[in-house]
Amino acid sequence: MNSDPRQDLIHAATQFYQLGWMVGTAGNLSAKLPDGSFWITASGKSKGQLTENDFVRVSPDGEVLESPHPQNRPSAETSIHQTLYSLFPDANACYHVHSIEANLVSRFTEKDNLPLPPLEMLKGLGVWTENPEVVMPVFKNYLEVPRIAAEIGDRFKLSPPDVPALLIVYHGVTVWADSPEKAKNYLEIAEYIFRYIVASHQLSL
Ligand SMILES: CSCCC(=O)C(=O)COP(=O)(O)O
Ligand SMILES: [Zn+2]
Repeated sequence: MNSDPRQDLIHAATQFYQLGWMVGTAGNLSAKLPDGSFWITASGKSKGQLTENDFVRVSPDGEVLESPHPQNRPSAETSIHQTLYSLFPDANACYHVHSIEANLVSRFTEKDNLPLPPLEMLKGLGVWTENPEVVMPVFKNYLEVPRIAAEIGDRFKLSPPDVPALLIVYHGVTVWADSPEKAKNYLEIAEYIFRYIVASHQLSL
């Protein structure tokens, strides 16, 4: 992993913007440094046009350590990144986007999880069982983001998720991984699975 991962985050955001997953200011990306602090997109930045100045480096407890612009504020959803880094010490990157498909599938269940089809692609999310029966956790979307983060922490402490990804209803998907490259792969695979679920729904399969 780079000692300064901001270029990785910029490249990922550019790709996700082009895919329509980070339109306008939607979504936030972060990557951890060896000292435990992490660079995260500053709040309200256009995700298709990020530069190295559009980030904030924060400590594991959310204190701002470095800010290229005095006006930069950490992403409004920093508490979710903090929670995931604290729950999963091996995680070094955390990516959150707002695709149409993530929003659609978040409504396809009335429970607090989404059953995933037993696709070969699940191997790309670390699921290697035959005919896997796994679910993606789904959380309510509260205006107070720390409340979402607290529910994530409470639930995952009791029962770790089957896959390194979660959905927030009517909001988007978040993945975490041990490197920015893996987080990008996880997100692409999660989004592929969402497209499959939406297509199956349309075809009544
Ligand atoms: C139009 S996006 C609304 C806020 C949000 O959900 C998001 O992902 C971006 O917030 P940030 O503070 O990270 O810019
Ligand atoms: Zn969001």
